[in-house]
Amino acid sequence: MLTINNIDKYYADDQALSNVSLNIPAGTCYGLVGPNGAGKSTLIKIIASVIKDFDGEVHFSHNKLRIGYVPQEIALEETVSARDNLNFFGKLYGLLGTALKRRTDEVLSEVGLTERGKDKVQTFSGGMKRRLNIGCAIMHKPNLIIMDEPTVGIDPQSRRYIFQMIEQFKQGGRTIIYASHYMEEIEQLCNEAAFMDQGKIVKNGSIDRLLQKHAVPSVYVKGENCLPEGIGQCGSVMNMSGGHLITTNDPLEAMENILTFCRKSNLEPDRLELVKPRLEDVFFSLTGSQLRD
Ligand SMILES: Nc1ncnc2c1ncn2[C@@H]1O[C@H](COP(=O)(O)OP(=O)(O)OP(=O)(O)O)[C@@H](O)[C@H]1O
Repeated sequence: MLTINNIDKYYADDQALSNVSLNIPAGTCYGLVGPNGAGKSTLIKIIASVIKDFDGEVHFSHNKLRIGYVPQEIALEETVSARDNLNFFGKLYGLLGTALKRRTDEVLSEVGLTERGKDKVQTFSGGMKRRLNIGCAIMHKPNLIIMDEPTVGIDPQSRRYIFQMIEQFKQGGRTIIYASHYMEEIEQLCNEAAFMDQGKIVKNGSIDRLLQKHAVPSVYVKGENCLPEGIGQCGSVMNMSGGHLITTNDPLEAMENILTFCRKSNLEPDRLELVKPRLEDVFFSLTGSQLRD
């Protein structure tokens, strides 16, 4: 669907992107993840042709490409209704008359705002505005939907609603590029991702593979005296929430050691569980950094 080759982007003398190359296959939900200032929005604006002055190339392989761009900043006219906002974007994409009305009704329903269609946007909650912001970007039924932090500052219900919308987009075979600094969102929604940090792609690939290759699982045990003395041989041990986290390449061995020890000592742990690695762990193991603000 999309190939990006060797992109460099400067704002005056400051380099925002450095030698960024990516391949985004059709039908994937592709995450761009990284801390504030990593360069996600800049890359997204380049893909959406909002930024045109950059070095490198962006090549689309789809012959009937329709891009829907959901900007990070809400791009709505607050003094008019939701319906008027959708109509405006629909007309920009060439919709008129009954086709425009039909599509506006469909999109109002898709974003869960049918009942509020005639109300002014300035009366909407943050989550409703975010949903309408997405609605404006899908009036022309795009096959590539680019979303820049679409869940910033919203309530859990709207966030869940947006996730359901994205699942629908995926089922419809659309390609999605989803930028966020919330790694758990990327992990939940996307099948591939690129980690960005300080204008560079640190690592990219399938999420399952990134997790398998770069994150180490852990075992968490909580309970008085439940930690065998020799457990340090299995991996590194850290105090956590009143218990211990053992980060190890062989979590089953660590669990077995703890269980055997507890049985022999007639102890019962309050908690003993396998902690699956998270995308956040992969990012930290690759960048060796905490999230920068
Ligand atoms: N219009 C601009 N003028 C000057 N510098 C900019 C501009 N837009 C972004 N930058 C800088 O470029 C770098 C990358 O910013 P960008 O917004 O692309 O990152 P991001 O990963 O999307 O971060 P955020 O999550 O905060 O939006 C940052 O150092 C930022 O300050």
